[in-house]
Amino acid sequence: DPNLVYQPNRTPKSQRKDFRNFETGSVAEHVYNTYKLMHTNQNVDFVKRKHLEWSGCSHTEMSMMDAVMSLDQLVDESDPDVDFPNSFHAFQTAEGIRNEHPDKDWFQLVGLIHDVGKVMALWGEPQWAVVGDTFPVGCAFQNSIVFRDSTFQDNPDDTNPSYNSKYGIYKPNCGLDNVLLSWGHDEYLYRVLQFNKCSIPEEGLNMIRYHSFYPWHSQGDYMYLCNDKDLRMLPWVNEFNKFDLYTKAAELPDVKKLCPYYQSLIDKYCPGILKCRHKVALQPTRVQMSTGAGNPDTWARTHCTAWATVEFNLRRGGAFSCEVVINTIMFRLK
Ligand SMILES: O[C@H]1[C@H](O)[C@@H](O)[C@H](O)[C@@H](O)[C@H]1O
Ligand SMILES: [Fe+2]
Repeated sequence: DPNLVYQPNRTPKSQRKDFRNFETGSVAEHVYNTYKLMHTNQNVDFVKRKHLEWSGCSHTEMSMMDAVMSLDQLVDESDPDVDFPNSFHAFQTAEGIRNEHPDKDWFQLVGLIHDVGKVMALWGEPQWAVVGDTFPVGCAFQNSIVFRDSTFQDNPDDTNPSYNSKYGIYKPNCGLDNVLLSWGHDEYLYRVLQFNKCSIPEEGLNMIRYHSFYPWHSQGDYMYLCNDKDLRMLPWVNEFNKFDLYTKAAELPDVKKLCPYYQSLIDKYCPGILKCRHKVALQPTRVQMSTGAGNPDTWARTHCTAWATVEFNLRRGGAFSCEVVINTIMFRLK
């Protein structure tokens, strides 16, 4: 579609400069604190644990419109431009898209629902594991990440030689599909939509999955991890970003008036009651391991679905078995 070429200058500079100012302003402090916690705690082990916790088989069921409306309880602490509930930002984004893309109803719907994954924050997840810009873990944290200089010093991955090189655990151009991004609402909603077999086109799903990956879509960084598909998706993600960012305004939309129209889009692309992946509490578990099973690592590999290293406390039992107390919550028994 020739109309969809990214035009960075479409929004006049004068209008743009007020957005994403992370340095000054009344919100600067809580924005910084959210990123400080995020950049300290989001590392390879953490992200793998979140993938596991939020992909369990216990589900909450809710309609997409209820999920959007529940965001009226959430003010995003990472966002220097929005100090009102996220549900309004959903309608602002959608209406902006509807103005410029009246023919693409799926795109308008993406505008409405893109932040729905933030419901995780209403279900007990701290905001630094839900909101904010995302970035790859498992390879060097690049300077394109906001607050890069001052927030990563306590992140163990930053000094881990397996993770702090340009490619880290990845192969050149392996594709973003194979890259672990910091855990947050983008990936969560992407998974919920896939799980429920929603019929939003691939471009829309990628807008949702990568809309907070500013180091990539706005700074042009991490291209060395991208494959052809990612490069095909990038103009769409950027087209989405124009509305996600530049429709943020103090004037709030009349949500009640807009609901019927958007309900019709929901009915078309993600109807009915959706199954939402709910967080599974993975508790430290006590299990019996036969000594014949060899060393604990081998045992874990055969008996656990694990993302991360499992830690053991071995206690000698009888001649043929010992008790294994698995301390981490990063695995489930198969
Ligand atoms: O996509 C946006 C963006 O990354 C913002 O910077 C962040 O504050 C929001 O949480 C997120 O929804
Ligand atoms: Fe978002």
